[in-house]
Amino acid sequence: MLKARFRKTLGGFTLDAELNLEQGINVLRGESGAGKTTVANLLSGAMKPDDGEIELEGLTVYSRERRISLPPQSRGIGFVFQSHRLFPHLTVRENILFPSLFGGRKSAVDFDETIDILGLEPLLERLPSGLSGGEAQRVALGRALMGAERLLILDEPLSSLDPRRRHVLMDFIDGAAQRMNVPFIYITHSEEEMRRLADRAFLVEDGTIAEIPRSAFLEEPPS
Ligand SMILES: Nc1ncnc2c1ncn2[C@@H]1O[C@H](COP(=O)(O)OP(=O)(O)OP(=O)(O)O)[C@@H](O)[C@H]1O
Repeated sequence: MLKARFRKTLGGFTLDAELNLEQGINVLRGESGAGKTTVANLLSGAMKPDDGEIELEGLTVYSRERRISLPPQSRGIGFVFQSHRLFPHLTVRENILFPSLFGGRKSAVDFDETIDILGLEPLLERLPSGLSGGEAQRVALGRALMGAERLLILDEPLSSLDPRRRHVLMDFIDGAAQRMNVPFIYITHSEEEMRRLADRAFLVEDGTIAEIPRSAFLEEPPS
């Protein structure tokens, strides 16, 4: 469970929002510049709110009032970005084990489970340069799962992939969400990904966040 309220002003833009998320895939939608990446940055600790409180699975990671602000590496958050950002000099195995080298954090899934969920066994000894785009993104997802003790954030994770690879990855993400005990935040502009993956969906607009009713995001788009 994620419970957050935060306020942040960046130039002429102010985000002033509340967000309560449960386990499962929580899609964040919104026009370009609406504040989706800012939400991800505030939760991860890459950016500090001006005010508010953020609690992840019972742990307060930020509270202005209580003067708490845990650094990103102590928050137990896994991240997947649009491009995979794997370490080029490390093998797939080493890339996936990387988060567990820090601080003895305990992921919600272990290494063997991650490899199993994502079908990564045949790729383990390869370097990222020997992977296809879809394979590399699967490895990035594996590394993020290993670091996701309390939350997984996926920021447009499929937008650099072709349609076939996108569909394969969607199945993996769906499978991982069902086996993990932590909320997933899934940022996307794609209607298709929202309909296929969302357990709940939220609209980021004018610096606020509002839940989108299920009936609205599950209905077929007009033809
Ligand atoms: N460091 C900054 N200084 C000033 N304004 C900023 C800064 N960072 C972000 N902004 C502004 O904050 C707003 C929200 O940006 P954000 O990147 O969160 O949007 P987004 O919804 O993720 O957009 P996109 O879908 O294009 O990635 C934008 O208007 C942006 O210009």
